[in-house]
Amino acid sequence: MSKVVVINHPLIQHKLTIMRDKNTGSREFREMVKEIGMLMVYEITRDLPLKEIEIETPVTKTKSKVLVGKKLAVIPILRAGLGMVDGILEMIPAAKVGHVGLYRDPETLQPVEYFCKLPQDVEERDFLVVDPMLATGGSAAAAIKLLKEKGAKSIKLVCLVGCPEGVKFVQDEHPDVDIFLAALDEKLNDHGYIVPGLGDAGDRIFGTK
Ligand SMILES: O=P(O)(O)OC[C@H]1O[C@H](OP(=O)(O)OP(=O)(O)O)[C@H](O)[C@@H]1O
Ligand SMILES: O=c1cc[nH]c(=O)[nH]1
Ligand SMILES: [Mg+2]
Repeated sequence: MSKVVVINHPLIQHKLTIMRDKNTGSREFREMVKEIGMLMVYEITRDLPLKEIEIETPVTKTKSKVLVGKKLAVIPILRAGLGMVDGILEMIPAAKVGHVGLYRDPETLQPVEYFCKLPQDVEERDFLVVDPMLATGGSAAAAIKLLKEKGAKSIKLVCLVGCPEGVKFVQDEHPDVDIFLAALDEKLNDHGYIVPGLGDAGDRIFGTK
């Protein structure tokens, strides 16, 4: 079974509170999504491999570590996932970015696919699927399924706010995919929204409501 990691660093909790507040406007909401994405990268990339190289400091020759240069790709689930990309790329500038377009049908809550564009060398890359919200888990599970169908072997899911229902659904569908969250909330309501949550992340990022 995959692991579920809640990265509840004080800076992340503070920024998440700003996001949850219904009086926070789109500009600040967007900044918080980006900054939390950036902070979460520290934990998510904890297992990146390193190698030792020889360098010369102003004082002496020494051995020091650098990243091995693993191929990474960030896959935002459109639209809301886009808000997390810039922060993650500031930490991992060499990562490629693919896009999966999914919206959740408001009646059935089922994900509907409308776009998919991935880097070419799918089989060689480690993927971070990113989306602020993990509600029923339908969208995340569908995006992961799509990646696997295209040949992806190594996938992590990174969301800001999740709930037990969404975590369970993704774990059942994809037991090989680790899930990273900034918060694990209480439950889903009858409309499929996370409680207490932060409302519709896409609408709040892009100011569409
Ligand atoms: O876990 P689920 O029940 O599938 O719900 C989560 C999905 O719902 C939201 O997207 P939405 O459909 O609102 O599209 P948007 O990002 O374009 O607003 C959110 O960004 C997730 O992708
Ligand atoms: O609470 C929720 C659930 C799905 N999508 C959102 O943006 N928010
Ligand atoms: Mg939305």
